[in-house]
Amino acid sequence: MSDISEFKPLLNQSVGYGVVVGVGFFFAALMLVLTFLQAKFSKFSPSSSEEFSSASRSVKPGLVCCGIVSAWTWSATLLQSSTAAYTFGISGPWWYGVGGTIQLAFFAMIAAKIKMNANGAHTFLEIVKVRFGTAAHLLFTFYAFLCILVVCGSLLLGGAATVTALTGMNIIAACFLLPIGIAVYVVFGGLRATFVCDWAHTIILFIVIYIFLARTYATSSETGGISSMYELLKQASVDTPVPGNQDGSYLTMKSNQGMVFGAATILSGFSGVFCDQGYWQRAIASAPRSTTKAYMLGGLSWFAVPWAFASCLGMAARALVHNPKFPTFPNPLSDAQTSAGLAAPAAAAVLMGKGGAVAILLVVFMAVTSAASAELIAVSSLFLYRTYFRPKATGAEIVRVSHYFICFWAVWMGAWATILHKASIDLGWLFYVQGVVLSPAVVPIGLTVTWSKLTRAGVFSGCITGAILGMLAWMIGCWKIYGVINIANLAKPYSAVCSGLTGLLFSGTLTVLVSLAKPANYDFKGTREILVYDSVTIDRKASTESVDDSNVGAEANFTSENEKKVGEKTSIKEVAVPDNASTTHDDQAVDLETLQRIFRKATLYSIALTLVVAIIVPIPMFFSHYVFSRAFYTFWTACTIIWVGMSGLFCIVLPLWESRREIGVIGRGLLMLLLRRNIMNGDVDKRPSIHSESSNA
Ligand SMILES: NC(N)=O
Repeated sequence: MSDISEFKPLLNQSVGYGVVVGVGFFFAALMLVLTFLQAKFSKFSPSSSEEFSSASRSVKPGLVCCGIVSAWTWSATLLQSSTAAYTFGISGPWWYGVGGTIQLAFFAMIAAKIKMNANGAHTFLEIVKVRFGTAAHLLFTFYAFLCILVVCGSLLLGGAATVTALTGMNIIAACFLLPIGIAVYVVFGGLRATFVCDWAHTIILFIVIYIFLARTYATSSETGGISSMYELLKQASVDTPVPGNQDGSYLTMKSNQGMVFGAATILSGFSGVFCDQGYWQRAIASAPRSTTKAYMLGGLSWFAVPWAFASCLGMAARALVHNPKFPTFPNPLSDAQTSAGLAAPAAAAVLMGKGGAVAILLVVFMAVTSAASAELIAVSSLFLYRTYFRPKATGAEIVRVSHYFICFWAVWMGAWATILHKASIDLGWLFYVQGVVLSPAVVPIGLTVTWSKLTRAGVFSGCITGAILGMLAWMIGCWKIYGVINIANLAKPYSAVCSGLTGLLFSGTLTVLVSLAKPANYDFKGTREILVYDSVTIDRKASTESVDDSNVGAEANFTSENEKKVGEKTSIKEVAVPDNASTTHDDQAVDLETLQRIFRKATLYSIALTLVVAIIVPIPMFFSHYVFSRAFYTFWTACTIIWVGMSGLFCIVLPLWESRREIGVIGRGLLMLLLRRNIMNGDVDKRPSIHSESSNA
């Protein structure tokens, strides 16, 4: 009998097409409704380019936190973390969580600095251009697009592999259809509506995680609850011991593979956050007082997603590998199936049959759509139209070109994922290689907005030398450790860590040393003077319903005529950010002293969080070679459940709570609209003319 079995699809192909196309278009319709409500009831015009790409810098912390969790929950977050748990046990989900969380914590510091030093910027590339000129701008543009390519590839390959494995849908069709529905809703909605869709995605994500937790640890007869799962995992350690783990056990943090995986994940996470415009965009989009808080909450909340999900499904896949319902029974997953991220789908299939397959399909689809929507909107803001082609482009023109570019990128994303698939590159490969190719840019990018002594020479020497040394370390490490340099070995953990660590450390050290040799004394005046493109608000009709300090007011005085006026007749209304304030909105102005305080708080928080999750918890467990007892496994599992419960609360309830007044205003506005419609059905329309209001505005 062959050692490799096909992964038997549990669902019909039509379910795959239904989810990929149907759910995508459902969100497009939802986006249309949201955009209508925004145009009708909010003071922010959806057609403004500031609004499209930066949500007018006004999003509140709960929604930004939710957006961060949503954008940072990739298919890899669910699938690769579960693969790690399946392959080398309980340390995998923990290290995956660490590898994504501490970067978000560090980015909280960067976010405070953006508000201080470049609050008018839309992209980190703009900051680079103002500070270091065109050559540095082009260098970082290369890294920004490379990052988006890697992320998009990984999202689509992970998503498409899961849809194909569970439904038998053609993988190329999945690669192309997945981004198209997403592009439709991003084009309709822009960044603010994307945030609201992120919230809807996050609800589904958490609900599905809660269902899997309940099923695995409480109600499944396959696992038999936590205690029986512990026994199954102990048996798995005897049947298939893990090389490098204490006693070959899946229930120990003493895992050499886990440690290397942790290092690779941290490296890949730093690259994924610092080089990805999506994270800068969320920092830019949030209201100044909220930015740092949002990133702190986002990091803490996100940690539980891979930790809880993979501790549950990844470990369940290992525990249930000999169950006759396992999709590749009687064989375990092959290396290719494991690397494609099929451990979690396999566990879901055993635990819940077709229902589990649908749930995993939905959750992976949500992860792909929310992260891909963030990437699409990010890539559209990176497009260099205004920088190099039409410096005087109006806001509306920028929005229009962004729409075209999003459509182009959605098709290109599908083609790119197909190319990668044909080249036998999968989710696991991209996950490890991400840190390899991007880590040399991390420190120079981070320091550009935070360090006044940084010089252009420091940036170039760090980036370029770091990249060359990183590549050399990659090849030499792969050759020395695995014997031969080939595609598969280049994406093995030790090769990736050799390269990523070399790239990050050398680029960081060189960037700092070369800068200190002849330090700059940059006052950030230039970057603080970066201008927003156009006026972001639309006039509101005076109304008793108006909420002075909220983003949502009464019915907006917004018509297609006045949209046209903003778009075509008015040249860009550039608004300089005052030196002593951090924002273009008076009601949100925050002084530099407050931002310094926020920055210090963020620094303390990131250091404390890093110490706890990367050192204080895992390292003593590693060096003590502790193998979990049944009681400790139960405690550990309880912690995952409580943490993910809290994360759900932050991401789902907090945005609702902080926007309760706006929701009330929209609700009342809709009610008024309906009532007025009913009255208008009589013969006299008492409303003032919208046109005359426009001209008064
Ligand atoms: N977003 C990540 N690293 O899963």
